[in-house]
Amino acid sequence: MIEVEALTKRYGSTTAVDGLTFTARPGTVTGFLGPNGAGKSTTMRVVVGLERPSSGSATVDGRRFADLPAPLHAVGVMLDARSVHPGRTAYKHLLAMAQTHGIGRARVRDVLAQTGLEPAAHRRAGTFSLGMGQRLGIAGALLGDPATLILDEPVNGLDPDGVLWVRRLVRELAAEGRTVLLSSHLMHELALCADRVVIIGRGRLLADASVQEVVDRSERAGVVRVRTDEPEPLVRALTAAGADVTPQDGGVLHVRGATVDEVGTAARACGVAVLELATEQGSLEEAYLQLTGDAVEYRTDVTAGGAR
Ligand SMILES: Nc1ncnc2c1ncn2[C@@H]1O[C@H](COP(=O)(O)OP(=O)(O)OP(=O)(O)O)[C@@H](O)[C@H]1O
Repeated sequence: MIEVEALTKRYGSTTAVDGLTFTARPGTVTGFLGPNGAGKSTTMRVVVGLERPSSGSATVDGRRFADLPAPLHAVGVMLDARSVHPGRTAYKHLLAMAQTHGIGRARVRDVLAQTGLEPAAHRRAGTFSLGMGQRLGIAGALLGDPATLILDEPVNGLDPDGVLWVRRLVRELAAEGRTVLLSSHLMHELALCADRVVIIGRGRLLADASVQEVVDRSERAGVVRVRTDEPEPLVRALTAAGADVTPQDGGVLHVRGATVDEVGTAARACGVAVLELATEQGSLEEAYLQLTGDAVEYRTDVTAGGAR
């Protein structure tokens, strides 16, 4: 379990993390999200003892990282998959890590197999593709069979097969009762593999909730979309019934404050043909963009296609 409590980290005049509190629990994949510069890496670096907090605390299983008797067994970490000596083979890299923690060769072979790196075990890490480097980083995190895993952008650079593999792996690790904290900018992927999400912006907590709760906060969630050949009578009927109706192009209406059944029944009552009728689903990406709108460091205005 990871507990971050009123954590603040300053670098000179920059406040990278600002009074952040959240818990990543066992048996759960917690997605850690935020725009560039939000303070995710800094938080993770404090958790694993690479930075000291300016105030507040971060603990793993109730202890500061520095006080853990066997850190590699308590928490497996992949913060930067490129931090491997390029001249070392995958096997030698993992063996060196293992030997400093009294871990045997058999476990090195296990994690090479688990991460699909067996065929490349004796190749120098410097020759690895981005995806293979990610797998090696994950192998290192798994080496101590830890109860907690912290993975920074684990799917970065992986092909679709690799992305699927990470998704299954983190689900399995959580199903075994482990705590998994992972950051990613790939919202669709996080929506598929995380149970909860912690979203931060400018070092502060913006949301700490289940994926579904966050998705439900997106503006589109729960809106009824109806397309009809004659929108005007339906707009009048729904408005009179107290619904909030926003006409769109092509005879489409977005209706808030009425159910699909109520909209369908109202359409029949005013004799218009319903060509489409559904409740809109929100998405994690949409909810994330709405939550972090004020917290992005750099924004590119995309006008083509109307996207923001
Ligand atoms: N060693 C450092 N010295 C000074 N400022 C730092 C240092 N490390 C991070 N920062 C600043 O702290 C803020 C948070 O950075 P951090 O890398 O934690 O964000 P992040 O959420 O991980 O971003 P990204 O998604 O781009 O990786 C940024 O403004 C960054 O410039």
